Amino acid sequence: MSLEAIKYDAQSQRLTILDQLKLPHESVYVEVKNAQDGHDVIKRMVVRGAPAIAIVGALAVALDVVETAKAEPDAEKVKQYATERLKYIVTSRPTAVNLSRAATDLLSVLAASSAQSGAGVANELLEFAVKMLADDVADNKSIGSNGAEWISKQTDGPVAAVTVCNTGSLATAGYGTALGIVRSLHSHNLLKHVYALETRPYNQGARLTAYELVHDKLPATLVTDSMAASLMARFPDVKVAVVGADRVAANGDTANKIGTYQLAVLAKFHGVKFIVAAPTTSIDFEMRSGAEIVIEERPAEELTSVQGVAVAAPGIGVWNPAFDVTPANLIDAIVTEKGVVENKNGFDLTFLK
Ligand SMILES: CSC[C@H]1O[C@H](OP(=O)(O)O)[C@H](O)[C@@H]1O
Repeated sequence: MSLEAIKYDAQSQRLTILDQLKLPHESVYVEVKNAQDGHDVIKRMVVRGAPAIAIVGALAVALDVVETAKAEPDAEKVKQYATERLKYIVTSRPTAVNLSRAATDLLSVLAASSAQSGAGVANELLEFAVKMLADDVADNKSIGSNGAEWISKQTDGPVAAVTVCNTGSLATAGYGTALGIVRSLHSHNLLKHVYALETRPYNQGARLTAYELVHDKLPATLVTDSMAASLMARFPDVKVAVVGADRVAANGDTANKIGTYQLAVLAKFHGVKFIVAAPTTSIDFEMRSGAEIVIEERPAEELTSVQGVAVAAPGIGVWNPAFDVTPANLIDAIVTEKGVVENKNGFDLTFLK
């Protein structure tokens, strides 16, 4: 049974999410009833991961509108309410494109709706949001197999891989993107070992990826972010670095968890293949390059303390960007559910539209 970050019960129309702030010590699900709840759990990173926050955001708004439509029969008034809630939910976190793309798609559902009642409009939104949840798992398994196949053609036999942040079942609806590739390598006996960077300051690697790897009984080792260079220097079996994405610009520049850029520089220096894994919903075809990507800055406390315990000198200044941008020239391949795009003097992502 794989880990489920998001649970939606169609019978009761109840959405619950695994509280990732409590992992790995406690496995607690919390209910998300409306857009306000959705905004809160995304902003506080109770749920996180580009695909996961898009799905939770979409479901939260849809359920909010379903509830509102119980007291509002007028379709146009419900459409206006839904539009306002969608504009609100996208303000929760700015860097990942998935949530804003989902909101745009739901606005298109509203514009195309010919429903004559508020409930009819609401149900169309809910149907779209529920399909996102189901589609994501299938997309991730395609990413996993596409990535494992590409890696197997680049290397001679099983490899060791390094990854950063969490890109598994806890960042998606299930299976994962970059961690999906790791799972696929393992299922095809192509994984010697996986090294997970702890990913300071939120520790997605230590708290979440390690939790998934232990749960799945994969051969894995946790290392600090500062060990990445020595890891590549000391362990020649490390042939690939597989990372996720929050937003891939049209030229292939990729925003991902802070620390990804330096991993890419190290990979280039050490001749390690650097692979970005992402569903096509993470590609922003309207954004020409990574220079335009807004990088979220998180509260200083997330860096100066660990689970409430201060680890830094009081009064010290803090810079806490949640993401960085890896330039396309450091990326060997971008793996999606539709296929793998290799860097051939740059990326042509147009076939992924
Ligand atoms: C499946 S990719 C998830 C992506 O999101 C993570 O960021 P955060 O934990 O802050 O939501 C990280 O950048 C991952 O690569």
